[in-house]
Amino acid sequence: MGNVPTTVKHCLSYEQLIQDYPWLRRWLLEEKTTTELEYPEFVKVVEVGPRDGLQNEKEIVPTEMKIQLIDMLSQTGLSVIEATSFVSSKWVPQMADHSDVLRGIKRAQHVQYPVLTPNIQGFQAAVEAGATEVAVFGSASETFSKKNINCSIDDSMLRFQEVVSAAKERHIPVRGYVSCALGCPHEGHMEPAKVAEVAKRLYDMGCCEISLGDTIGVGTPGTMCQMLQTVMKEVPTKALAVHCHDTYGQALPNILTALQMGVCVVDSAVAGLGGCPYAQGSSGNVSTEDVLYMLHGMGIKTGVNLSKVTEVGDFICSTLNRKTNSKVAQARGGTL
Ligand SMILES: CC(C)(COP(=O)([O-])OP(=O)([O-])OC[C@H]1O[C@@H](n2cnc3c(N)ncnc32)[C@H](O)[C@@H]1OP(=O)([O-])[O-])[C@@H](O)C(=O)NCCC(=O)NCCSC(=O)C[C@@](C)(O)CC(=O)[O-]
Repeated sequence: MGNVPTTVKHCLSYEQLIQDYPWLRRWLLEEKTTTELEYPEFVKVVEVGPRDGLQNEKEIVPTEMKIQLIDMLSQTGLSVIEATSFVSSKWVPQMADHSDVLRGIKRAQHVQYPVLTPNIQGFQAAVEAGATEVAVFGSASETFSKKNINCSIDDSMLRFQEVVSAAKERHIPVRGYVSCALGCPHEGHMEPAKVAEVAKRLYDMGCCEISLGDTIGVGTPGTMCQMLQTVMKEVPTKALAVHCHDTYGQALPNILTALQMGVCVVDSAVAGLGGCPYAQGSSGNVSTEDVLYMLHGMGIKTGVNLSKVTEVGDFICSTLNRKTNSKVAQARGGTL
């Protein structure tokens, strides 16, 4: 009951108070929305730097560097590191060494290393290389689906169903991505209902986690809230993750909005690397360093060591000869 004087609290019951003083009811409700917001105690951070971060790099990053990046990330406390993708090397040449990367890394016991598998061919190759967790990636936008994976949304669902069924037989968990959840580079505005429909199809077919991607980073807390409200009617909140790109500088506020709505899985990339090769204008993922700084500052646990992640960011930025996109790393004097 906030600032209501103690004497008043003692004299009147809550029900009596709000009955006698309608203005107080309004005030109490408003106060709750501004000062008693609930956040998760623990947030799982899904590191997508080695895959989403590197896939758009023009110069081929040597396989050993990718392995070193993942091995360093494995020592930071992260529990999920998306390692690579089993896609066509004609489409994404940077990921052509997927099998070597997956075979080359030193797996830490507590870490999962999911890989992207767009179809059964990719799934089989991934399993052969030792994958124990995979992800399929669909889109809320018909045009983006065709440009990204060369098929319609309906056809993509058939392909994903094949992957999910094969994965189920091997007890391999499958994550499902929904790209363009807050906007499409080709179709513009995305109806939340369409995002919810694709998310539900992935969840119903057996994907254990649905990651909602703001592929081109155009969302705001307003559109994030609307989209999540609609998706949450179809998919349980505990199965949702948010995947924000920072093109318009909205990634952190968008993540904060998702946390307020109960989402407790957040995707990010060390040093804010990244961008989708089939989403022109998309900038990097939100940086893991900035997400950790915000979460830890709010008292939310992640199990991840921010200083160690910043060191990994320094490593990959000097390897790629580039400036970090992480504000936190910049403030701490990381690679410039
Ligand atoms: C999906 C395909 C493969 C379809 O590609 P396609 O050309 O339609 O496939 P196809 O079945 O007609 O086969 C054509 C050729 O591809 C080969 N092929 C077929 N499948 C595979 C495979 N799995 N791995 C390797 N090779 C494959 C197949 O063997 C054949 O080889 P050829 O006979 O010509 O030598 C293609 O469109 C592709 O690779 N797309 C990749 C798209 C991609 O990686 N995009 C980036 C990731 S998504 C993303 O970044 C968004 C996300 C997830 O981060 C969330 C967000 O931010 O929104």
